[in-house]
Amino acid sequence: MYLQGTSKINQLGHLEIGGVDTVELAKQYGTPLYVYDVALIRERARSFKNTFESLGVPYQVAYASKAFSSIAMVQLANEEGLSLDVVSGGELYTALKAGFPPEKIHFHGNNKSIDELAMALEANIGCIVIDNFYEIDVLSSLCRQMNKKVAVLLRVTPGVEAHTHDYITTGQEDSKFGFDLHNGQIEKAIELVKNQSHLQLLGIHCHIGSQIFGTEGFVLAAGKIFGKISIWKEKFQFVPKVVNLGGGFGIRYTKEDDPLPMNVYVEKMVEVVKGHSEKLQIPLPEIWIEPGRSLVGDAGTTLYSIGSQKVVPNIRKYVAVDGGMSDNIRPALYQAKYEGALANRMNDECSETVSIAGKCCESGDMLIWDLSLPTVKAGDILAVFCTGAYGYSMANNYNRIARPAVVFVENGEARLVVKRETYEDLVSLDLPLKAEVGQP
Ligand SMILES: Cc1ncc(COP(=O)(O)O)c(C=O)c1O
Ligand SMILES: N[C@@H](CCCC[NH3+])C(=O)O
Repeated sequence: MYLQGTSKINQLGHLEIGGVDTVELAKQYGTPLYVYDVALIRERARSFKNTFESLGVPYQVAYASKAFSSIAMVQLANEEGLSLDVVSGGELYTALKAGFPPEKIHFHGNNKSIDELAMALEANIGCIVIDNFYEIDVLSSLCRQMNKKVAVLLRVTPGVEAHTHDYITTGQEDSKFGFDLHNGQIEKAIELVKNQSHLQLLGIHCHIGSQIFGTEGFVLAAGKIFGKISIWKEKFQFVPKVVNLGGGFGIRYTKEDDPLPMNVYVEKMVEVVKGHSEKLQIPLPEIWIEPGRSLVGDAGTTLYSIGSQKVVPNIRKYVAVDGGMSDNIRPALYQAKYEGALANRMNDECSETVSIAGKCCESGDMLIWDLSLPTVKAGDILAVFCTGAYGYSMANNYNRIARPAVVFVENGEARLVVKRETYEDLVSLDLPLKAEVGQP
């Protein structure tokens, strides 16, 4: 077992995170419970920023809030001096509600609605990452109606296949995202945007995928973008002031994963962007990145209570927990792998191999196959590591299971930052079939 950040085993043999005993957290807040190691999030944020600072280049590190969006999380990103990437009215609303500086918000998405774009313009956010021709139309007419100007990036699909799960690659040509870089689409988009006085074309964005371990994909993508700049300069007098190379930096979920330290990605990107800019004799653009998973992924741990068990003789033992695909859909969706341990018996010898099942009505609701644990009994607390990204944010109410609470821990203190959903919350939007007497 590999403990990250401030996680350690305390004198009671319990898992401790941020100086707080997780067994006590489970007692106090109930399970399932998402626990975030705040110091580790800060460390990750600083590591990205310090690398850019030490290289002395203009940059922005935007936290991709789709990985985990909540008011406290957005405030933490702000405390650490990050910018923010949002992809929906809901994420934008959360950011504004959290008091995040609008000028540091970047709005993404392949089908932003008119209302969402109007909300972004109303809030005077920093920039909109335009994804397609329809959006150019909608945004420019909204800007005219609202008498607003806005900075924009154009998202391109550079035709780079990142080596990751098919559903989480985004940079390949056959993708729903962005303007194709090679078939003339991006040139048409540049021309259209340049002709709109309400849109200020800042630069180019690309994002090649997620959970990527090497730097090659980023180098290739940057190369393809810079390969077009002399044409754009000559045809449209357009030289990007910003090149956003997206997020996607891989993290360690299990011992099979061997991620690069985050500074390596940044150093490579800076080297490549500098090299291309010098060759083209253009001013060095600002380099923007937008990590999600690599900021919050390994800082999150989910605590579950163990309940029932089922032995299938000569095949396996299923051990069920009080959550599952409702709080972590990644194993079911991407065959994602996780590690886990008994938080209340961290020093006990592993004596059996079990498979961790969720409680949803789906055979595919399995969190971990073949996990070595001490002999498990009902009431034990299972900690599943590295659930900080795309766990809570992809949680759902399948089977009308209430979403867990979220707790931040730091320096020996725990703070509830998202309340557990109640049954009442679950029915709060429902309306009866028939109006009750006296009601409309
Ligand atoms: C446009 C964009 N930016 C940033 C991210 C964040 O990716 P990750 O969480 O892998 O860093 C994503 C998700 O893949 C994305 O689609
Ligand atoms: N949600 C995905 C990654 C896609 C992120 C957004 N483009 C995951 O859990 O790995």
